[in-house]
Amino acid sequence: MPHPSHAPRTPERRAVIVGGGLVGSLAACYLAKRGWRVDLYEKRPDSRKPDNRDSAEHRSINLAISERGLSALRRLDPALEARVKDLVIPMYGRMIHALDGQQTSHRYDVFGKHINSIGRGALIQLLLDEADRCPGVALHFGHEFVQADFDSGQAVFRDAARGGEHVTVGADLIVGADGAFSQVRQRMMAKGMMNYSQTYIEHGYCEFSMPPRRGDFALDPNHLHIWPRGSFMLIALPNPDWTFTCTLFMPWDKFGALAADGDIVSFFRTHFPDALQLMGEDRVHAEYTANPKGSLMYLKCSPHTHSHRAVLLGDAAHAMVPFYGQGMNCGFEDVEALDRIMIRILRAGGDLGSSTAALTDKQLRQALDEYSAARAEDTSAIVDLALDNYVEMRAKVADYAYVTRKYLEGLLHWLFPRQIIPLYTMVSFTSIPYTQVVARWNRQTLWLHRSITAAAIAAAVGGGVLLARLLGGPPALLRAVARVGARAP
Ligand SMILES: NC(=O)C1=CN([C@@H]2O[C@H](COP(=O)(O)OP(=O)(O)OC[C@H]3O[C@@H](n4cnc5c(N)ncnc54)[C@H](OP(=O)(O)O)[C@@H]3O)[C@@H](O)[C@H]2O)C=CC1
Ligand SMILES: Nc1ccccc1C(=O)C[C@H](N)C(=O)O
Repeated sequence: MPHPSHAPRTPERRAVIVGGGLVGSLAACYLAKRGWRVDLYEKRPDSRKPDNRDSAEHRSINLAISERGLSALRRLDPALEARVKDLVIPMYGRMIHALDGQQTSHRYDVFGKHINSIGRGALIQLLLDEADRCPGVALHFGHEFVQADFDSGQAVFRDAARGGEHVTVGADLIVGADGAFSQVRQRMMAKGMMNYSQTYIEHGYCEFSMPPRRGDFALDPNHLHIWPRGSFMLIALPNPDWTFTCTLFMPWDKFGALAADGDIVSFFRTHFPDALQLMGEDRVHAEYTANPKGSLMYLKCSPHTHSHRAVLLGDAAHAMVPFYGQGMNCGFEDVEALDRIMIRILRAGGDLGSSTAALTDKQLRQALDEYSAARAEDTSAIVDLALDNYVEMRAKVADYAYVTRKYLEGLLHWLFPRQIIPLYTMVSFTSIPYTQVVARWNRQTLWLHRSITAAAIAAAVGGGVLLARLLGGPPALLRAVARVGARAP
């Protein structure tokens, strides 16, 4: 048996993560757990320090964490998932607000599964603290990524504390978790072949708040509230301090019309009178004037990797519109998916440990190739679904045909929980890959249409047989039909 000091040691592998947002900080925890030395570089100062809590919260549409996000936290550490769950407010369904103030609850799931409202600020703080505690992780705030040479594994950062001095660091793996306007992605695009598309939608958003009422929530806190008005909508998600964050999503030309000759208070009076009463006219006016109007875009790119050295995670690879509440969930799932692939390749190579830092360069390249092959398609699917969900939220939820279908699907899911699963349930409450979700949904829709057609034909035939019997036989039925036909204009 070799002396411990002569035992083969896992070579120290170094990962550089660009971006200390939700996805970057979770990726740091994962890689550190798997034996990597991790340096995380974030452009902003440390948001956990009171002096640095800026207005970022104001551009933050509420997050809704659901199964995919929770699963990634659970795999890292079940205690972390539990701590995140302490911060959330469960939302069991949508509460639809009609123009006359009537509220109707549409539950998300027949078995009571729910999504969870969570503040971005509290979650990022928790994840950064978690990363800070991991042995082998160093957090560097005020460092902006400038450029990288992926072949030699060198990344260059501008250090704000040293007057913008450049710092060059070497890494075996460079992780771009630097958000929708990723500089790492730009660099990868300049260096290799990458398909890329980016689209701004014709709608923007503005955030408002709804204060507590008599020391409690002004509306039911266990629902996501929607005021669907066809081409635009107001939504409200609960916060732990008994307030709601409300967001108005609307076409830019409507914002433009309001700026030209409108008045936001009379706009609310016309379209959201009950919300206006709870928010207060002065608050609506003040917040509309003060808060920025945000734009909404989505992007896709492929591959998500460069050689065996760089990978994009989260919004850097697939920013989406916020309407499915899946942006963060999908980003967390990226981290889990990469970890699963790395562990599988490690084990297939005969290494039964769990240090993915032990992957050879060849294995790392294989892991990144497999990751990109699966994930680029999956994330493209959720980017499209998120866009569709806007139409569902602002218009379809008020449509009888849509509501009937939802009830029918809910009933079928309750009767056959494994065979028939509604789209929303597959996306929010399972980890079925998004591409499979779409394929399965298309199959279910086809069968649902076929079943409805078959049921309609069976009902018509059955009704005919019954009528024929009542009238005394098929000839009598045919004579009755002919008489009705003759009388028709
Ligand atoms: N509700 C909202 O408004 C937002 C929600 N999110 C949610 O978070 C999810 C995951 O986001 P994630 O992928 O982590 O992306 P994020 O945008 O949250 O995080 C990326 C981080 O990287 C920083 N960064 C950007 N460029 C550089 C650079 N050149 N060098 C170093 N750091 C840089 C960003 O700073 P900076 O922010 O200054 O660019 C930001 O702190 C999203 O899908 C969405 O659900 C994310 C952003 C906004
Ligand atoms: N977090 C959000 C932020 C903005 C817009 C929607 C959401 C949602 O979560 C919507 C939810 N998934 C729904 O379909 O009702």
